[in-house]
Amino acid sequence: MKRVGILGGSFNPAHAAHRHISVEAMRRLGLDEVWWLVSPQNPLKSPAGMASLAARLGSARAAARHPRIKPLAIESEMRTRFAVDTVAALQRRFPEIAFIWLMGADIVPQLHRWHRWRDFMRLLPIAVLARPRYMGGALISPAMVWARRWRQPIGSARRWTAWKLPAIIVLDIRQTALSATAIRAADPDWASRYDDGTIA
Ligand SMILES: Nc1ncnc2c1ncn2[C@@H]1O[C@H](COP(=O)(O)OP(=O)(O)OP(=O)(O)O)[C@@H](O)[C@H]1O
Ligand SMILES: O=C(O)c1ccc[n+]([C@@H]2O[C@H](COP(=O)([O-])O)[C@@H](O)[C@H]2O)c1
Repeated sequence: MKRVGILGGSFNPAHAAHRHISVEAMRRLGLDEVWWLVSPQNPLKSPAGMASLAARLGSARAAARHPRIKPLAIESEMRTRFAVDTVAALQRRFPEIAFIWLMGADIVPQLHRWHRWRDFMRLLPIAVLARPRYMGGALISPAMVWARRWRQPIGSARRWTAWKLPAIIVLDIRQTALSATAIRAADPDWASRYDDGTIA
């Protein structure tokens, strides 16, 4: 079975840390590919300051630079808004693929605010990638506390397709402090370099 990691994100813009965590996840979890799902609009984020999907996808194509990292705008195509619906649709569409959701540690403290988050966690395993300043908060967050009895030991990372769900693993990778927020502050016009209006 093909093994695919899903990194969902705003990618406003994409940057080298996205590539770094994807490469680390591929190595540690034994993934064939990582799909970057460039989200049309994070339901918990304000649309203000969000560049067009075309610009964000363009930045993702430029930042991926890896034959097994695939930037996709598949949520816009499938018209799904919430991760639980996106994953269910992907699993229906690609029954031959085993999926695992990848997220930086900063996402974990908000996970319990996602639409039907417990159902989401019952659909596929989750791998949390370390991020500077966020590890402490992630470990005491409501979703992590709920899921702690299903936390998987690091030694079983490559066997994730056999885990019983829900399942979560924390990958203590080398941390990088890069963020899209910092890039937007330093280069407010970044989107003009990618915004050619195409997502095809
Ligand atoms: N430096 C990083 N270390 C670990 N994970 C990261 C890092 N940057 C982004 N991620 C993860 O990549 C995914 C997509 O992130 P996103 O596109 O929101 O980038 P971001 O840099 O966090 O953006 P922003 O600063 O606008 O919040 C999320 O799971 C996020 O946790
Ligand atoms: O499903 C939800 O309710 C939900 C709420 C907030 C964020 N998400 C997803 O989380 C991923 C990370 O988003 P972001 O904006 O923090 O990069 C992205 O795939 C979003 O669609 C999903």
